[in-house]
Amino acid sequence: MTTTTATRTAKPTTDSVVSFENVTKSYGTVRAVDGLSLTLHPGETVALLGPNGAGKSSTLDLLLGLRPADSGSVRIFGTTPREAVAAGRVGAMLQSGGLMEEVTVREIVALGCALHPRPHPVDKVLSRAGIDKIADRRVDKLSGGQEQRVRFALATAGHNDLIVLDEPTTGMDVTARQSFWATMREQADQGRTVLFATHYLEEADAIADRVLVLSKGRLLADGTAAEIKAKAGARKISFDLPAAVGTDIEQLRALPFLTAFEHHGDTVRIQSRDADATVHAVYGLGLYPRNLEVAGLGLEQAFIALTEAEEATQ
Ligand SMILES: Nc1ncnc2c1ncn2[C@@H]1O[C@H](COP(=O)(O)OP(=O)(O)OP(=O)(O)O)[C@@H](O)[C@H]1O
Repeated sequence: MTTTTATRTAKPTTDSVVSFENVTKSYGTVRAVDGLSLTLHPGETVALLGPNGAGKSSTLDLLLGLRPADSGSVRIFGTTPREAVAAGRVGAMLQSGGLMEEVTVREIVALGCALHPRPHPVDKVLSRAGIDKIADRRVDKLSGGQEQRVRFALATAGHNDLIVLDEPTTGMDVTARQSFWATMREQADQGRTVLFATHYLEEADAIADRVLVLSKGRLLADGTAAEIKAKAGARKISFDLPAAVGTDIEQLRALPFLTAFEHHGDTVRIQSRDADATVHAVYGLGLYPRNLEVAGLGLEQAFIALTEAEEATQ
């Protein structure tokens, strides 16, 4: 992961790769996707974030035509998802879905290539996924991370214009993750759109040009990682307060604009919706904090702040 947030910007373009218009999907009384509208553009790498049950997998299932929407419209390259998949324009790597057993890695990858309308050479697909050395091993003898690499190979068996990945790096070791994301970056640089759902916020921060935050099937935030961090509003403040006693701590807990408070030994770490006012109030208590630092939230903290604020409004 060599790309940094500071160097990335959203890639504006008018073409639409994926378009969701007011899409809903319920399972019985559970509304998994709730009036979702969004557009993805060529060459974008987009992270889909959200707490458990937010509707990420359901959104990807709708996108791939694996489930029908109850209402609204889902289009890929202006056609239905099924048409786009049948035309070989979409590669997918899903969480579930067992791999065929009793076949070798090479055989299953060769089948994936044979079924693709615009396949890559099998050897290239194997080596790009880092499974060329285990090509003769049976699929049911693979470790979890090796299975993920096989799924990755199947998702990239041919020339796709859109690659959809549901928690793709779960179970992969550090080296596998790095080569996986380097390959995805190459795909995006060649104009392909990459959409991935993940719980690894550091991956979203490092990889994605655009971050979508889902909560309860609705789009809570949509922007670059930097914009999402800014949207969360809060900033983190830390300082040391040597020899702080119980009353000082209780006063600190009651500071204005706090959204989080932690106290370990002499060190106090807080989050505030108005850092200037909070710091001013610390001095107003007659306390003298040392090593005072004020910084923006990381993507993970911003994500927690946004989704918790949404929960609190229910
Ligand atoms: N087949 C199903 N039948 C009934 N309810 C379902 C089904 N699939 C998903 N749900 C429910 O829909 C909601 C959204 O689920 P979904 O799997 O899309 O969320 P997610 O964001 O992918 O979650 P996770 O991060 O845990 O994978 C959840 O409340 C889930 O329990």
